[in-house]
Amino acid sequence: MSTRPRAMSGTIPSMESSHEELKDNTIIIVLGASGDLAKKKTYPALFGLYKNGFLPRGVHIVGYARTKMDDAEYHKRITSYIKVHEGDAEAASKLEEFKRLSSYISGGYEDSPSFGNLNKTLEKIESGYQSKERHRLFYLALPPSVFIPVAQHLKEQCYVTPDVGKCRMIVEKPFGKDLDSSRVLLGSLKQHWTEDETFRIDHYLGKEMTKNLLVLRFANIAFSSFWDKHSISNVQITFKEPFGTEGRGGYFDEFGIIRDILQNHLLQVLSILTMERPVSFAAEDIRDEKVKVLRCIPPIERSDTLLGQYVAANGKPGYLDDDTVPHNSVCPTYAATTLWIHNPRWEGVPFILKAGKALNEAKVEVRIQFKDVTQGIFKDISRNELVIRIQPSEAVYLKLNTKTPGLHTRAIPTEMDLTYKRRFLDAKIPEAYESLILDALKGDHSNFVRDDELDVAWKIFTPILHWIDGRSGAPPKPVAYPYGSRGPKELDPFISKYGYKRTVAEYPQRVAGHESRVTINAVRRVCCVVA
Ligand SMILES: NC(=O)C1=CN([C@@H]2O[C@H](COP(=O)(O)OP(=O)(O)OC[C@H]3O[C@@H](n4cnc5c(N)ncnc54)[C@H](OP(=O)(O)O)[C@@H]3O)[C@@H](O)[C@H]2O)C=CC1
Ligand SMILES: O=C1O[C@H](COP(=O)(O)O)[C@@H](O)[C@H](O)[C@H]1O
Repeated sequence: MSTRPRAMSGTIPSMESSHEELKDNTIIIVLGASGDLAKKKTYPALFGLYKNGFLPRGVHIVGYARTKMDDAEYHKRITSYIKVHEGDAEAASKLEEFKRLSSYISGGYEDSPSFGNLNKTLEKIESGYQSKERHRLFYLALPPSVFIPVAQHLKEQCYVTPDVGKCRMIVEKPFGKDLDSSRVLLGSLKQHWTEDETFRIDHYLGKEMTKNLLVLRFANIAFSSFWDKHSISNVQITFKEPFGTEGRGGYFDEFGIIRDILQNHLLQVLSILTMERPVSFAAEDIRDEKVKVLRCIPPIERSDTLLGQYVAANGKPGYLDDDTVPHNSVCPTYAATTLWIHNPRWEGVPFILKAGKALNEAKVEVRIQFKDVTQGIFKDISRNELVIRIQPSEAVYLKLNTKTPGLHTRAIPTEMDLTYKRRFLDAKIPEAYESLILDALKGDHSNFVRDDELDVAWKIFTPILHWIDGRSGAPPKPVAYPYGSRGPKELDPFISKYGYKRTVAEYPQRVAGHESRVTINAVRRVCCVVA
């Protein structure tokens, strides 16, 4: 798309409005500070925010976990995934400051006295504040087995009352394993923390392109007029990872790819893609619309499901070769499921959610395929497709037909291309976790999962999950696919069953001075005839 960003851009007032933002006198407490998530995501995100001046003035960060370690070991661990380019003196000095404001205390998750100790540490920091005001943001980077005791102890031992400040709690998935367990978990957490104080992370809601969906859909009249069953044939939302579950087999085998990716990340993307226009950008208005559309989706049918498990290939191990995985496991590492939305906008349009580990590439995208144009003047003309690439290399591109340049009258599929790194040259795309932690500090719930959203998401997936878990007889056996492939060989027939027609654009293109990749004869083969 060739428009240049204008000097004056459109404003989205309520998206930027400030909520009850934690500004001064704030401590961020990371529980599970010794773990993988904290090391790989939470601390790098906190540093990213700190470096760019987005954390509250005078912020302190306190790590808490069972592991005993001194501050030096803690600092080494939490900075191991933080990248500072050589020669970037400013970032290096910010990193030293970041270490100075980060301290660690060890303690258990189930015993109350440990949380008493944590509270003393927090009070000691707060005793240096100039005013009575104090705020605490608790980040639970913990396994779900300890969510409930930790939430309870935090409330009993480490909670500051509203007259002096605010306490907020960020919780990470998994939020249960099915509808019943999710309700039990939510109910237990709600005994101690209100919905307003709770921020349930689905980090796909913090990704730039997921956030862009609202703007793409509702700020472009050109898009809104074709966003329904009259123009759209089918939609695919795809997650592909080029590595397996090595090292996480124990966790993964208990959950499987549907709980890991589809029930949360891909369904969140689907809900924003298909919801009606919210009354405003206020969190509850957006989440009301998401819940409404999700409630129109019935539980997934077994016949609308394809399950796979990767096997050894190309020198890479199969899923079952992992020692932490039971040798006869039928846990799916690949799933494609088709969802149907029974409302006037979407009746009859298949939404195919597909996700897999150990595939041929890393890619997350939404692919909206439009219906055929009326035949007659054209023969075998390609369908339009709108692709929203969430990662890597954020992009929006529209595949459309154009006349081949020259004296012949032929049509050829090509793309209108908004690839971010080419279009927004100096833009820094924030990490999802940076964006979400900042939202929690601001008290903005728009990009967090509300309790009723979670409930309806589990209703859609629970029957199929119980079938896969073997609760209603023998579990289905996933089909094998080789490590590094596109997925099960049954995938393409599965997708075409729902009307997807693949087109390949082969017109010789000159990109950044490179020569064409096919000859004009090849073009003749793929061009359609204009009668
Ligand atoms: N950022 C970007 O990626 C941009 C790309 N483009 C260009 O647009 C053009 C078209 O893009 P696009 O449609 O995304 O590309 P592809 O043709 O690669 O992908 C289209 C669809 O076909 C499927 N597919 C891929 N390989 C096979 C296969 N061997 N057999 C059957 N199905 C297959 C993919 O499924 P699956 O993913 O499940 O394998 C995907 O759903 C390309 O030339 C690309 O370079 C333009 C702008 C930006
Ligand atoms: O939640 C999860 O997401 C990651 C993928 O996240 P991304 O931001 O790298 O796309 C996935 O690897 C993991 O299995 C899952 O638990």
